[in-house]
Amino acid sequence: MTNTIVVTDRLTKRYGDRLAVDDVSLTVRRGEVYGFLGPNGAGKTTTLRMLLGLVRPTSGTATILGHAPGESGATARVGALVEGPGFYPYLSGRDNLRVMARYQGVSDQAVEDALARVDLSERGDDAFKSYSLGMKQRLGVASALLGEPDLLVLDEPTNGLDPGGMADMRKLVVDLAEQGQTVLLSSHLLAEVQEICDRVGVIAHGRLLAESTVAELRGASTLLVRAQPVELALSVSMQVAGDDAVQLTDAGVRLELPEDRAPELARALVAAGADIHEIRPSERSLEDVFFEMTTDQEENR
Ligand SMILES: Nc1ncnc2c1ncn2[C@@H]1O[C@H](COP(=O)(O)OP(=O)(O)OP(=O)(O)O)[C@@H](O)[C@H]1O
Repeated sequence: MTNTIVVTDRLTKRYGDRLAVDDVSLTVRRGEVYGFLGPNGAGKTTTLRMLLGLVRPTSGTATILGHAPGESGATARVGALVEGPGFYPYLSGRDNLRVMARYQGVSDQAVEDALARVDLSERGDDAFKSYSLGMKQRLGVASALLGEPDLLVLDEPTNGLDPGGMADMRKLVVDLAEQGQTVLLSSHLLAEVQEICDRVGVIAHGRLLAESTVAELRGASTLLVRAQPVELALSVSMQVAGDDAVQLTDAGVRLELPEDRAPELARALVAAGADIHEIRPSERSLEDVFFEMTTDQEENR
């Protein structure tokens, strides 16, 4: 059994003069939740549509479980929620799924399984139009789960949901992953991706800027020092960590220094006569990383 579900190689889509997706090479591995992260218009949906065989690449290739997108070997094993599926408003959630199940040639039992997995069994007989947005979105996930796909592709699954609905959707994705489901989801929300994804691909202006685990992306942990006078704290920090590893921020002096060197730093500050208010480990948020990456890219354009 292969451990790689999706591989793209320099995947590119051009619309006229506009490069919507530019040379994207990414890999989604079996069993992971892969977050495809980028601002609006970055090229996420276009990439996902190419993976599903809905849009033809201008150049480059994508392979899903060894098949080209759109080939039956690929489509039968991928379930997708890209642009909400059209549900009949007056049919119940269950009947909507049954219609889809017939079309796909899967059993009514698969409908029950899918409803159970998204926690809609009890409301399955209610009309679709009576559902909350979160329930509608969960029904969309259920429709993507029909036929037990190897890969579940979700385009901005929390878009438009209220905080409760978002939390439910995140929990659903985590639960599905725990049951062994591979999930590729796109999002423009860093916090969301940070919480539920094993690995992320960061995309902006059509280009994949990075692909790694969330932890790798955030980089080495840093120490944050608040001490007075600030100039003294800054110069002592530079002596201890090296000039390049120190940065003055609004929050205080930030050092790229392993946590276990905090006592050494504290001693040096005290010996120099600084008053220490706080020394604490501080991880860069994905937000900071993302901001740096996208501004670097802007500068290089
Ligand atoms: N059919 C199309 N014709 C022309 N341009 C398109 C088409 N589809 C997408 N684009 C352009 O390609 C770029 C990438 O769009 P895409 O929808 O893939 O981004 P996205 O990251 O999914 O953003 P969003 O979250 O807003 O959907 C945008 O500039 C968009 O205007």
